Amino acid sequence: MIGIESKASSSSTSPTASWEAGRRLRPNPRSDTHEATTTPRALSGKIIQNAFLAQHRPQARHSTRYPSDFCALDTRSVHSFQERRLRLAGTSAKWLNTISTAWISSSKQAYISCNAAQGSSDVSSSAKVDFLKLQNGSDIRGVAVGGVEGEPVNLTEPVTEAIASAFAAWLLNKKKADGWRLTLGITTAGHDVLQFGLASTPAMFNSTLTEDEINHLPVDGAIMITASHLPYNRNGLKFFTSAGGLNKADIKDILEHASRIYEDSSHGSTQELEQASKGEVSNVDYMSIYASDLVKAVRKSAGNKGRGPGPRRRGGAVIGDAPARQGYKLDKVLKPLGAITTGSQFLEPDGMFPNHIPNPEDKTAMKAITQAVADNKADLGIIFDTDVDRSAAVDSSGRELNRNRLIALMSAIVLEEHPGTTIVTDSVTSDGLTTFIENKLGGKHHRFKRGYKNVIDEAIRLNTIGEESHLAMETSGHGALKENHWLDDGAYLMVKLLNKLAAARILNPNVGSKVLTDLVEGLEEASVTVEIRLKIDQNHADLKGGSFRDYGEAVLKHLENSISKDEHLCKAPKNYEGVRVSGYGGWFLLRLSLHDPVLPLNIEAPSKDDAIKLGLAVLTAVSEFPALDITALNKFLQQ
Ligand SMILES: O=P(O)(O)OC[C@H]1O[C@H](O)[C@H](O)[C@@H](O)[C@@H]1O
Repeated sequence: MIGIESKASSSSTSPTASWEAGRRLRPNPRSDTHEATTTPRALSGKIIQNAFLAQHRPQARHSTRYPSDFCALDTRSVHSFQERRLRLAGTSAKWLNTISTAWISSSKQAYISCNAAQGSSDVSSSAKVDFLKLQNGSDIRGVAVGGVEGEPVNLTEPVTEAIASAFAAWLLNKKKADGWRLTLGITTAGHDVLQFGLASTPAMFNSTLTEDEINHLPVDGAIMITASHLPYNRNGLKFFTSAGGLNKADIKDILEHASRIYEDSSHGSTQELEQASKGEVSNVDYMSIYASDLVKAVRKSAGNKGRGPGPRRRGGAVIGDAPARQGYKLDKVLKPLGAITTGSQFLEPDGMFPNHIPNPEDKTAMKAITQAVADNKADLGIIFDTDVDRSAAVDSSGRELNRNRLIALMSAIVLEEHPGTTIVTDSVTSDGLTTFIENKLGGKHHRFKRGYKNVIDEAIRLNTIGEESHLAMETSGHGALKENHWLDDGAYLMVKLLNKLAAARILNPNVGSKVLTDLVEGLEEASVTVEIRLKIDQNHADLKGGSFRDYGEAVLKHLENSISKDEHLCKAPKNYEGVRVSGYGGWFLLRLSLHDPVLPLNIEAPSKDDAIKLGLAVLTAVSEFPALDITALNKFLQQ
């Protein structure tokens, strides 16, 4: 059996989506049912899904009008806030129309897709908003639901409308500048906005590549509405064109433009919004297209023979217990592949995350899927974050395949296909991983910065300067392959694993997930692995009015100086962010968080004693900075 867990839960993801690593989508007759009965079953086994079942509803649903309205834009909330669905969905409709308006005023020169829902609502606002504060690297993130102390709502409906308009304007400008081909929409006066409903982040990107005339695909731009694994009160937006995700500079442009639009509309210049009702919005079941393509991709990899790679080790074809709701059509992908999915769990999306944090880095989340694999005697468990760009797996023996281990596994697969290639990773990867990639697999490990966009961009850059790279991965479970357009797609990684299993089963029908585990044989792992996050109090007098970034840099500089005087410690010769130091058989890295006023400290060591020695070296240096909250570090050292 092949057991898989998907961890679709909170926001905008679906287990279906998670399987949709299908790239280069083609026009699709949608003959899934037919395929299910007549085409080979590439995977025979058990697939365990793990989403976030709404076992119980938290008592205190926050009912601030704005937040709940906006929340409808996030598919995780569509399900978790059932009682407000109508009102919520209205936000999306208005918002979508805002985008449409931009197209209309520009002679419908582009199509856009998004994963919002639709309904009716009438919320407006003219409150002052600092749009640039909504930037989160190459995404937009904000607070969409009130009720959390110290976290006022800043991602309101009017703010989102302004951002949507700004994206539309940005896209049209880009089309002009790049001389993009005009879309079908110009000649057919077709729909302006395609609405996909529950969808995954990678699927939204794929909609810019899918060739499907009937469904007006590809779109010119796509917007994913999700806050990924962030707490329930957050929401966010990710933007795509066929060139990939927008970068930081693009997002800044859009937010600046959105700020102006917002200001104008607050002062009565609401022409755009008045025209909005003229925009057309249509629904497309894009996830079915995507699912079907993924099935084909796995089958192709399994040899496309007249039957699957081998008989199941047990049982017959069993459908998982995923509810048949949009985006959660587990059987659309897994059933045709012959997987047994009984035992999948938490398939009902719930933005309150009643079961565990939807993040494959989270210990409780990994424990949940591991338990499900054991309880169901599954061969493999697969788990995703809410928008399916992060993933991890668990083998039949309960061995977690996440973080460094997952990178090692993916590296093994990719290096088989591309011997000697460079694997780009984030900065918190282990020394053991470097040894594994370079000595065991014969590849090159390029440890770069934290942030999925950073590693992807770096891998692309390496290729342009003649250094071949095929994989960019973060310990967070984000990962992108060159063969998949460098799309940040946790689902695609899992498909690569499934393909590996499927291929192995052609040779030996009885083979299980040990095939995967064997691939990471020899990866050295530290006994102690810890991440401690040290907060900077931005209001502390010691910042002297400066930014937390400057303060953090000063802390790092001081640490660097103090390390150089310690004979037990040695600064990493090559390092791209923060201060990375080896010593006592392990290492530590102190760096500035990508987005927060935080200095994350990662320590890996062969023993607790060694980890404490490394931690003490950091403590000595950082305790001279009173705005830094070192409570968590002290707690670790005193354990
Ligand atoms: O720098 P940190 O606060 O640890 O956050 C780092 C993380 O930030 C975001 O979530 C990015 O999407 C991730 O790619 C990155 O790993």
